[in-house]
This record gives sequence, C-alpha cells and structure tokens, in this order.
Amino acid sequence: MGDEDWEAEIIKPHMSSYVPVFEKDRYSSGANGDTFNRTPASSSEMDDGPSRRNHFMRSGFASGRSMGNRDAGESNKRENTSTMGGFGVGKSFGNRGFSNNKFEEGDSSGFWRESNNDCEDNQTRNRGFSKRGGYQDGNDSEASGSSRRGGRGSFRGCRGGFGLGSPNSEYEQDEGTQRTGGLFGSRRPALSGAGNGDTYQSRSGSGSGRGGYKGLNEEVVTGSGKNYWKSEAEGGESGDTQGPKVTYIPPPPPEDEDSIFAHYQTGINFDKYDTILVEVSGHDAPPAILTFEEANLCQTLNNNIAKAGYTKLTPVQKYSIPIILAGRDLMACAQTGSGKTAAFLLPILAHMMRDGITASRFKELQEPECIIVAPTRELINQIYLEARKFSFGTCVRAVVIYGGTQLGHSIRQIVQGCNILCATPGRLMDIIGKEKIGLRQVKYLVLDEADRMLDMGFGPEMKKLISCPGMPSKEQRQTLMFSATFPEEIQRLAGEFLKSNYLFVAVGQVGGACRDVQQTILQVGQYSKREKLVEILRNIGDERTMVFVETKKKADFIATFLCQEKISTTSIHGDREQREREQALGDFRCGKCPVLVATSVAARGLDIENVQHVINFDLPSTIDEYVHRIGRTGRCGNTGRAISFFDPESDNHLAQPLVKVLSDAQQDVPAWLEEIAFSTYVPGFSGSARGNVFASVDTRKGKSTLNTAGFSSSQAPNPVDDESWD
Ligand SMILES: Nc1ncnc2c1ncn2[C@@H]1O[C@H](COP(=O)(O)OP(=O)(O)OP(=O)(O)O)[C@@H](O)[C@H]1O
Repeated sequence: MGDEDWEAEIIKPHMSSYVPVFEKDRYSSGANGDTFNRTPASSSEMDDGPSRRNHFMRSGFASGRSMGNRDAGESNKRENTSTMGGFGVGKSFGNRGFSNNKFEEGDSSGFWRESNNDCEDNQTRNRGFSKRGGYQDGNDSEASGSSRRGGRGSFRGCRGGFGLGSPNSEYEQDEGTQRTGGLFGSRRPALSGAGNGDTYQSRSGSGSGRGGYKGLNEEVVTGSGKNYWKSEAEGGESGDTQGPKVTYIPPPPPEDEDSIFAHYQTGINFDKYDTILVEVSGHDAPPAILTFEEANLCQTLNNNIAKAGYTKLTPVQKYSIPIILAGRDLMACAQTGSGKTAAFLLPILAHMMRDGITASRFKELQEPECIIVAPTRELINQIYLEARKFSFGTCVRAVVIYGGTQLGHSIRQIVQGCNILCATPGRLMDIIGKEKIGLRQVKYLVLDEADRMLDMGFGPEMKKLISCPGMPSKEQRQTLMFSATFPEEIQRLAGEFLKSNYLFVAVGQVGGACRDVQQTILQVGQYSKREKLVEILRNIGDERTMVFVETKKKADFIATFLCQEKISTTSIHGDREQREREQALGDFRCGKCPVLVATSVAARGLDIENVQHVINFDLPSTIDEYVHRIGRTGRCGNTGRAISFFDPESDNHLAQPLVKVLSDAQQDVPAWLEEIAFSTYVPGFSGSARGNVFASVDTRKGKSTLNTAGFSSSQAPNPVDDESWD
C-alpha cells in the first residue's frame, strides 16, 4: 500500500479491452437477472431463509501486488506540499492568506510546478494535467489573488501534545523508541527489489510536520519503481530513523449519555427497506428475525438499542444478526447507510454478554475478544463510537486505535482494558508488534468495508494479521465481513479468512447505489467544472455538501477556490494532519463549514447527519468508489442528491457501469451517457453488463473473472495505491 500520490491524478486503467459488454435491454428492468433465492426483506418472505442452499467453490488468496505507484520526483512534490500551509482548520479558506505558501507565487508557484510535475511524472497516465489542460492558466491569477486576501488563518486545531500521558511512562518510552522494532518487522510487506531505490521520508523532508496520515513514522521506500510502506521498526533496523514523531492525541469522546446516544432520525424511506430483495446463500442459514425482540438480546443491550432510537431492524440486520448469533461466518453486502455497523456489533456484544468476558483491568498485554478493522481512521473512530454506545452500561470495554495519533496514546488506551479493539490495519499491526495486544482470545474478527480490507492495499496486511502468532485459526474464530460493494475477485480472496461454510447475505443489488440518492450526471468539461460547482453550491445554499475530487492537491485547491468565492469550505484528505482531518470533519458535522471537499479517503463508511448533497467534481476511477461516495448522502431512509461531473475526455470508461448503476437504482439515464456507453462497447469481451458491473451473486455460485469496475484484477485501479488512510 503506497502513500497517496494524488498529487498526480489517479491512474486510469486501460479500460478499452476491459469494459463489460453493454446490454442495453437489461438496463431498464432494474431487476436482478439472477433470481436465486432473492426475497423481499419484508416479513412475509422471511421463512425462506433456512431453505436457501448453495454449492460453491473457493479459490485461494491471490498474491499481493505492488503496494504503490509512486513516481519519480515524489520527494520534491512532497516538499512542496508540505510547505503549503494547511487550511485554517475549520475556517473559511478565504480567511487565509497564502503568504507562506506556494499559492502566492502565482505561475511560478510550487503548486503549478507540481502540476507540471504531475504531467511529467505521469505521461503514461491518461489523466495527467497536461492532457487535460490543467488549471494553470486560469488559476494563476486566482492564486495570486488569493495571496492578497490577507492574513493566514490562525490554527484552531487542538494539539494533543503529551498532556494526557505521563511523559515518563513506559508508553512515552515506547513512543520514543518505537524504531527499535517489534514482533513484526514491517507493517507492509517488502517487495522484491526493495531497498534498491531511494528512500523517501514521508512528511519529514521539509520538516514541516505536515501529513500525519500514515501510521506512525512510516516511510515510503521506492525500489525498482515500486513502493511500499515501511514501519518505523523496519526503518530502525535499516538505520533510517528519520521522521517526525506523531504527537497528536485525539480528544476523548464525550462521556455524557446524551452525547453517547445522540443520533439522527431515520428518513421517510426507512420503511421502504422492507421491499428490498435479500439473498442468502450458503448452507443452513438461520431464519431472519423481524424484530429486535426476536434477537433475544440481554436487557442492557435492548435498553441501548432503544436509547439509540432504533425501533425497527433494517434488512441487513434482520438477516445478519441471527446468522452471527448462530456462530456462523458471514460476508454481507448491503447498500450504503443501511445499518451494517449495528448488524455486526449487536450480535457480537450479545455473544460477549452471554459467554462472559474478561473484565477490563489494567494489564500490559490485553487480549481482546473482538477485533474490528476498517480502512480509514475516521471510519474506525465512528465504529468505535457505535461500539461504545451499544456496550454502554456493560463491562465490555471498546478501544480505538488508528494512525496519525501518538502511539503511546493508543497503548495507554489499550492497557486500561480492551475487549473490543477497533483499529486501522497499520496501527493494529504496530501494536501487535509491540506486544500490547495478544490474539489468543480473539473470537470475532470483523472486516468492515471488507472489499477494501482485502484488496491489494490492505489484503497482505490482513493476511499477516490472521497468521500472527496466537491468532485463532478461522475454524476457531468467527469472521465477519461487511461492505456495500463486493467485487467477485475479492469475494474469492475472502475464502482464506472465512470458514468454508460461511453465509453470504446480499441486500439489494450487490454494489448497487442506494435508491434514496437521486443521481444526476452532468457532462462538464475540465475547464468548466469550477464554474459549474460554484453555480450548484450557490443554489444549494447552506445544505451540507461533500465535494469529491481526485487528488489531495486538488482538494486543497478547490477548497481554497470555494472560500475565495465566499463559500465556507473545509477539506479532508490524506495529506492533512490527523488533527486537521478531525477538525475538518467536526466543522462539517456541526454545519460550521457546510461544504467538505474530500478525496476518496472520505468515501467509505462516514455517517454524517444531514449530508444532503454529494458532488463528484471528479468521478472516481471505479464504479465501486462512486457507489460509496454517493452513499454519504441518502442514509438510513433519508433522501439525498448526488451530482457528478462527467468529463468525456477522461471518464468514458465509467459510462457503462454508470448506466448500469443508474438503471438499477431507477434513475434517469442521460441519452448522451448511453451513447458514450454504447460507443465504448468492446467487441469480443466475454462478460455481460449485468454479471460484470456487479458481482450480483455469491461467487461460490459461479465463476467470473471481473470485478465490479469491469476491469480484470490485474488492471483494476487500486485507490489504496494512491492514498493511504490508516
Ligand atoms: N435499525 C436502525 N434504526 C434506526 N437507525 C439505524 C438503524 N440501524 C442503523 N441506523 C443508523 O443508520 C445510520 C447508518 O448506519 P451505518 O453507518 O451502520 O450504515 P452502513 O450500512 O455501515 O453504511 P456504509 O455502507 O456507508 O458504511 C447510522 O446513523 C445508524 O445509527
């Protein structure tokens, strides 16, 4: 998994020969061509559950691939990036001047040079700035203009420092000596040829301390044109001990009950969930439950469910809860915002309450019963808050650890007691390496956003996790995987993690977009995007809007631009320090900054109340990512809108899957998009639009060679290569 290189625009795959066959007649139906055991989630159909059967085949875990794609010249770009002031955290960008950053230098600025570098570095990419014209001309003057806007906004982020810990504690020592290695030398596997290339010290080159988005003190090592992440432990072994110490300590979450149980209302379409088709495959699936009462949870859990405002199960909960309660492994795929988190947390907690757990107490080595892993820091934090909510009043202690925060802080949280460990992959492996976490007691392993956790970026790390000393074998633990998208190939990889008799639950179209999101695709050329964006945002007014762009740099640029346009905006991406990321999210959540410009780091899982709009300023590389992005709105029965700028210069490869997604979600499909989709039809391609755009079925039912984007695995773009989030 490489560090983000979204300073360069994301690599577009060579789609031409991998676009799924376009079958227009399938689009309008919206029905699933595969009717295997698909039943509405409504109560009348529930009894079918146990009778569902499927024979299946499994295949092994494919080997990991290159972890990154860092281009030459990265180091320079980094330095330039790091000299850019971060945005005034939570402030209108317009309040910031750029006297200390490259923007003020106009056309000779680092920003523009970097853009050029991007072009040079990425000449083989079909989305380099040079081909698309970039922003230079139009923006230089604006950049200069911005520098006139006066003073740099003051930094409002609360620096954690070391205040919460004893500076002389062992954990501070750990913090200080973490380069000395641990049980597992590398958080990410070294690729062959590693060490032959230059060493690039992430974030530290300029000494700016900017970044903070990777696990603690990691660095990118470039070798043979490939890159991978290196833990500090490894760095220490190689004698390279450079790197800024991460000192950020996130503020503790509120302790009062009202805050713990704060929630937003389900929307008008919540009841429509009952009509969604649900498919369960695998042997001897337990029947779905219809009510929380049927789950037979303990009183404390029921109280917490009530306090959380849950009165009715969502479909994924109806099916998943009894499956998990029955001790079965599960792969569950349900639309964004439909309650997957509670679907795994509640039965796990119920088990823990029933079986009894080791009461939380201070111990140097904690042995959690449950480990939950998610790909981004913000998401894992959110899951932790949910775990804390549902375990309120019980003796179960949940702990969260993630990169970009002080390692000593993570350790201090853990040693106080840990039954449920919520972690991003990198930090998890660091902590295991430090022997603060023992795995012998793990009974539940949850991979949220499982397709992401098993793809080429995190897959090797997850493999390492399950083969860690002490980790119970898959036969001895319960493994649960959840996501809104599940490419077929990733489903097959999952076999290594799951018992062979795992159950597969698909709620609605696997990989399909939430129907509560009204999707609009506009054809907007590169040069017109900003103007269009401003026009839309002015119409939207103060309604909360997430704007997705392709690169970190563009996120900064667009956020700055919007602030200049007097639209209060903040941004989140992998180059921002963790405290800035959290501040930005906080300001967006509370409505202080109603516009959040984000890279795909914010595409998955984030559950923010009242996000009414998602704008894809740049479309993502894959249709899966599109589905996740637009799923930040229209959650839990609420409605939302997604507007996407389709640039025919660069987005044609998405035309077919987009048409499919729109049709399946019963959205209008623009004629021009259909035309492009037809024109990008590739004769001789063996797939069908239905079968390849979405892995609509449990892959054990049949063989397929494509993932959801319609690319072969070897060419599927891997966003983790471009931006690393844990
Ligand atoms: N049964 C329920 N009743 C009311 N609200 C619910 C219920 N289940 C979940 N929610 C709420 O719905 C929202 C979305 O849930 P959650 O974040 O778990 O969705 P998700 O399926 O994991 O989405 P994503 O695919 O984007 O990660 C949360 O605010 C959650 O508290």
